[in-house]
Amino acid sequence: MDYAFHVIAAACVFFFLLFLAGIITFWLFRCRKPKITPQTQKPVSTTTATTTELSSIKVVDQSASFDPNLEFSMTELREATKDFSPEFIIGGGSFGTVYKAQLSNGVTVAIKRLNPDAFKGFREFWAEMVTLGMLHHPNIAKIFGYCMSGSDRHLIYEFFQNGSLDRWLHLEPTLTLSWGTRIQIVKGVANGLSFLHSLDKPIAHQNIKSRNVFLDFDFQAHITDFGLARGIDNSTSYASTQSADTMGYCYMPPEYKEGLTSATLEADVYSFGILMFEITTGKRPNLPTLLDGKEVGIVEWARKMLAQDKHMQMVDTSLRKDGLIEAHVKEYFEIAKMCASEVRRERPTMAMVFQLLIPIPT
Ligand SMILES: Nc1ncnc2c1ncn2[C@@H]1O[C@H](COP(=O)(O)OP(=O)(O)OP(=O)(O)O)[C@@H](O)[C@H]1O
Repeated sequence: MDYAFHVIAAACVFFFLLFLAGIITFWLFRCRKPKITPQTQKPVSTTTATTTELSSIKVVDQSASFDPNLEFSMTELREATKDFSPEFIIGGGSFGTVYKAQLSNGVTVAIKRLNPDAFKGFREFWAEMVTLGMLHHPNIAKIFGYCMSGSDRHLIYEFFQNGSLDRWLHLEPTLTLSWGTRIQIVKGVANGLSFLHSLDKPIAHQNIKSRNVFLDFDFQAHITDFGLARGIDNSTSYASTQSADTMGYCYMPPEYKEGLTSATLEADVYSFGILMFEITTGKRPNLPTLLDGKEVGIVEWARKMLAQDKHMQMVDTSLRKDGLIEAHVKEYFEIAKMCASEVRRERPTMAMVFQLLIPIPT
């Protein structure tokens, strides 16, 4: 009897302790796991939010500024663009329409209005927010803030007077860039990428191409479009079909075409190598070139031309060649070739590339 009483008492104590441990574990777990909501993700300096009840639909207007000197609201954006009138449109991409507007304080901005129904747009939106809002570098496009109204989302960027690099290289034949300006742009992109890759938590841009490089009034390069940017310190990966879709197939390294799906810094280096060839040869990387009667891609063409010491013939035909120093041209293309190596591990780091580029004068 006495023995049975002890067994029952021990069992009661045991189950009580088990119950207590369960409750403690449950609370600890709840406290540690952050709620992922826009509010907790915003790396912002100022935010405002207003809520309007429209019959049964709740519309939340939310805006945030990463610049302490600027404040936004949907009302201000609507006023600045005459309610997003077409006359303010300066371009469009896969994620929405871009408007040029002047804010009430006189600052000119580019407003990217994301397609409301694009699921990918929302992911892009937060990727750009979280990444760009935190970064400050002269070669990384500045994002001033964002405005949201219900499913309407707008990113507010620094406006770049000279538009995108691909405009200067391919879209408007009357526009040309000198050799020196091209080198300055290459150095700027290398510097920006080197900065991203050297962060405590390195960031792989994943979408380096001439459309994603913008030029300011002074032709300094600014890297933009961080929609696919990824930290590489975790196991984040994405489907290769998605990267093929958005990264620009011709800038994509061979390992991605062979099925690799994780974000890597070496992939950015490869894309940068293609960009280097594109900038000084004026060739579109997505179009084949005729070499010895055969159509080849830009990398194969460049390798064969360099093997035959034909680096001067690689330079954009629209460029004046007088004053160009052959040794610099050769050095430049050799760096591009290293970056565009088929073998991932043979590519230099962006920090090394930037150092190698420094002696080439602009
Ligand atoms: N900050 C900016 N300053 C000046 N012009 C801009 C700016 N942002 C975008 N534009 C203009 O809007 C166009 C579209 O830009 P956006 O970034 O939306 O698309 P994209 O990068 O060209 O295409 P995708 O997003 O499909 O890769 C650009 O080509 C450029 O003409």
